[in-house]
Amino acid sequence: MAIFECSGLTKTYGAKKALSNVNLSVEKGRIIGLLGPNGSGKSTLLKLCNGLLTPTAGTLTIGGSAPGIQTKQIVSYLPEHTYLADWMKVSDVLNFFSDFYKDFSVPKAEEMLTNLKIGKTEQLKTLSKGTKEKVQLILVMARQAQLYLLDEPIGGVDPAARDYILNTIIKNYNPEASVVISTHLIADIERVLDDVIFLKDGEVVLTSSVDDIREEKGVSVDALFREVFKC
Ligand SMILES: Nc1ncnc2c1ncn2[C@@H]1O[C@H](COP(=O)(O)OP(=O)(O)OP(=O)(O)O)[C@@H](O)[C@H]1O
Repeated sequence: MAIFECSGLTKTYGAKKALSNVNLSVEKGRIIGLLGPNGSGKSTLLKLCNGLLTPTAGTLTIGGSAPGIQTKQIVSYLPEHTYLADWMKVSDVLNFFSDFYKDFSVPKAEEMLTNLKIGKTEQLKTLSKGTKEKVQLILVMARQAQLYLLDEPIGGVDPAARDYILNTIIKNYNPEASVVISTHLIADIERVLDDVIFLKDGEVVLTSSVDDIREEKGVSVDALFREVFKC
């Protein structure tokens, strides 16, 4: 059964069409790269999935329901911008998440913090931008969700931490769950992907498994992306 489906999904901001007639189906147990140039509609799609925006036209379901209170319990979302209050300590945000989400695992979050050498007593405002991003991703990945929506999760972090984070994503997630990752860092991330979705000017121009791209086209996802989106 699909964990996420949309049909005829369209979103306009005033006269600007950010997504146009998007039809997608995401199966359980897949890691999917949501790829496209700047302004192609990736964040808009993830915000629609999370109920932060409402569609202009079309339908969208997660686990069979429209985005709402019910779907928030099964979706773990990493937004493109940080939303945590700066005065909080790392331990405060752990408590906050643990109060808010029944599926949040404090030991799992603590293990990831230790591995990335982030102290629980540190205040968010004293952390570097990349470290703050790591904390946010740890919070999102420490939930036992059915669908993880990660909007550019590794953009701000150094290459060594990227590897740890990607390995964490693979290791941590339950095989019944799916992960959608929007990113420009395709070469870094493609080893963990099962499938890709290419978006261009708000339209889906390709959906494929990564194996098919490698076997049938004989190229990497990164190389295919550069070919499809050549400026
Ligand atoms: N609040 C808004 N008001 C008006 N236009 C918007 C708004 N948010 C996004 N857009 C426009 O919608 C289009 C899609 O934007 P979106 O942020 O979804 O793209 P993206 O693929 O995530 O881009 P990037 O890779 O740069 O983050 C862009 O043309 C953008 O300018």
